[in-house]
Amino acid sequence: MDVSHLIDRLNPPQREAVSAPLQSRLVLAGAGSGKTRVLVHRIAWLIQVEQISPYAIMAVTFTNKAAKEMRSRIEALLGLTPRGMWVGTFHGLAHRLLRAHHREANLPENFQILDSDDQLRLVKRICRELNLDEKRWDPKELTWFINAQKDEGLRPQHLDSYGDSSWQTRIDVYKAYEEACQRGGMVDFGELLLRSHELWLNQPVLLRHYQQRFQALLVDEFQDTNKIQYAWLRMLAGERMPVMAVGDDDQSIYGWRGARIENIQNFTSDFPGTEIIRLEQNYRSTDTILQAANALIANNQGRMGKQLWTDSGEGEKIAVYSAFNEQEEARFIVEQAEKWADQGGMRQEVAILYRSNAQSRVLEEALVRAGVPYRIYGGQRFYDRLEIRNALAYLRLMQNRHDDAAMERVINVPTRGIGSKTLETVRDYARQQQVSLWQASVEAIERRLLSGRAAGALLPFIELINQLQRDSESLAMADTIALMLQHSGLVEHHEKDKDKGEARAENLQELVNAARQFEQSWSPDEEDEQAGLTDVLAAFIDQAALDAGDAQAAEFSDCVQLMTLHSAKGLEFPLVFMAGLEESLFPHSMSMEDPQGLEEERRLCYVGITRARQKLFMTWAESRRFYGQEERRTHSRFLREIPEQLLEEVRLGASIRRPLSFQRPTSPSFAEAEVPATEFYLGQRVIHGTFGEGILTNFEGQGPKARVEVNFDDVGSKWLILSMAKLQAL
Ligand SMILES: Nc1ncnc2c1ncn2[C@@H]1O[C@H](COP(=O)(O)OP(=O)(O)OP(=O)(O)O)[C@@H](O)[C@H]1O
Ligand SMILES: [Mg+2]
Repeated sequence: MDVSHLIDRLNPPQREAVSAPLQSRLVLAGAGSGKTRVLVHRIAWLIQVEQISPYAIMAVTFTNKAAKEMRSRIEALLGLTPRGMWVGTFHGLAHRLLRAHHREANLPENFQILDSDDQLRLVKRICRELNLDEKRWDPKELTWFINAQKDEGLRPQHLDSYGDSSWQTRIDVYKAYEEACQRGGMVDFGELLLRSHELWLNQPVLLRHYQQRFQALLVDEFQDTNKIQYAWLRMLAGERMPVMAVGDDDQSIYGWRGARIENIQNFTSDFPGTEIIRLEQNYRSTDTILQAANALIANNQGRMGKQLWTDSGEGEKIAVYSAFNEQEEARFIVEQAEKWADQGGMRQEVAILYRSNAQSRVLEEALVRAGVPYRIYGGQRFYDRLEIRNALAYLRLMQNRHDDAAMERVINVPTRGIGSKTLETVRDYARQQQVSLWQASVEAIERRLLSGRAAGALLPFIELINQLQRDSESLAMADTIALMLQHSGLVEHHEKDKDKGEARAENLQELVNAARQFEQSWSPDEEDEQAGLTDVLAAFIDQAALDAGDAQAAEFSDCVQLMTLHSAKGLEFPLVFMAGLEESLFPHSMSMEDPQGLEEERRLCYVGITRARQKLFMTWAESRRFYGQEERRTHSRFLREIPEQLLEEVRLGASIRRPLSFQRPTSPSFAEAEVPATEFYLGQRVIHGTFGEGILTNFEGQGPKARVEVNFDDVGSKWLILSMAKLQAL
């Protein structure tokens, strides 16, 4: 049989890995050196040359998408579908095992998976049952504690408080949590692995079955395995199963979730006979991009050390763009992305990467405005996110009490003790009387159809919405939203989310920013003289819904890809933008002070840079709105760690020197005659008699009322009336 196609497009060390004898191998190599490619070819080799049935192969990937991709690549190499192969994430594979052996694992057949929301809710309930004061015992922190123990493979009985009472309390909560999960047939993410590990431990026959079934085990992104995942691998592999793990210590970016780089160091001793294979040629990026990545990561201590080279040519310099604010940053990125498409590139070849989810909103809006289709990978679109939908539901209800969907959505979010029985009564009443849920609630209370306790839980909600509407009558929309967030308890509610709490809270603050911008740019129909708050709000809500819908429709067409740096792991794109390279955003303020945290941020930056094949843009904004406040920013230290000769600073080029003409597109043409296009343009440096030098960042209005916003070097941002300000262009 001719198997040359399995190895002829590989370099010698890659070939060595693919065609290695059936023993364990550790492929330790930098980004873009073909690790994932080696795994794919190895699996095809095992099937075709070693004649191992696909049924006897297990491959672990980091995401479900990567699993799908791996399957289709193997299929392409083999020319047939490898049936029976187990390819998936650790969680996916463990879940599969538990479903198959729920009885042996002591779980009901229909066991449920708890997501992080459910998990926190359960921990809270337990705190109440144990009479723990939530102020002292933060349920969020307790949830973290439980998950961290599970990631380490520890049950409550493995923990010892050594007489420390606060430690003992945590252990007690963990224990009660476990019992509640067991009673309810519920399994959280950490439990999937821990439980399936114990399943094998307690059922040697079952373990032996799987050890005999699988003849090869392959693991991608090995640097990000945690302790229980590693133990799981070791147990399954036993003494004989050959394991091929591929990884890069420089790309370990999940330490905050318990991933352990030490697993790489331990691998060779735990899997006897393992040889290490190093790959040093990078096939992904230009030499410039690679050198930048190498120089950056050299700032980390205690690396295993690898040198990467490429023969793909020098390539273009890395473009660094300093925007004056996040809006301008987004505009610049969209323009450059469109330029790529205009020059014949595909939109899906373009990735926009950012550190924090909240950054996507401004980018998304710029894309929508420019009519550029996009999709968010590994995360939800801004207006689709749970917390944003909840916030919008409150706003909808304030607008229209009879919006039942909105009412259903938030009546008990945050939980206010409205039980399912109360809700049923209200729903029944609404059905019978043909009224909205809102109306039904009000009437059910008035007619005393509810118990005192139920009414006592429902009434404050009704009052909250009424009060919010009254209070908002004199407020701008953004302030209304801020008020709603404050009084509804939505921020605190979402903040408690285990993994995403911080991101969710940031997103809610972003909504306030979005509303403020929307308001500033919103112009009601001419005939609608009395356009008040409700109209802006209605327009804003519609816009949000449209944004979400639009983006969805574009999902399968040629789209620009947006994602966080974390979810970009393993992927590659011809054109990459890394946005928000600013101190305290990236590196993130949470990790900046701690040397280990900082190194993990740097690895994340290394991951970002090495996603780019041909061209990389790194952008930052001199000023950014944070929690509704304009903040001055400084560029990220990571930019300074890249040798200057690899960078080129993009100045505001001709394409973005848009002269300001101070007219609204809808206004009649006499405005043009009245106000000739001025010499000013966005991004221009100007000087003012009193405030000194600054950058022109925004404008609005027309004629004598035209105003400009200037971000002054010394006194910060100010709005000035253009005709009075006597600005001079510099
Ligand atoms: N020998 C080779 N010849 C040609 N192209 C190659 C070769 N090896 C790898 N490539 C290509 O280089 C790119 C990077 O490969 P791959 O994604 O497997 O790298 P990786 O080491 O897994 O990267 P990461 O660390 O980012 O996960 C891919 O486009 C792959 O097809
Ligand atoms: Mg890879």
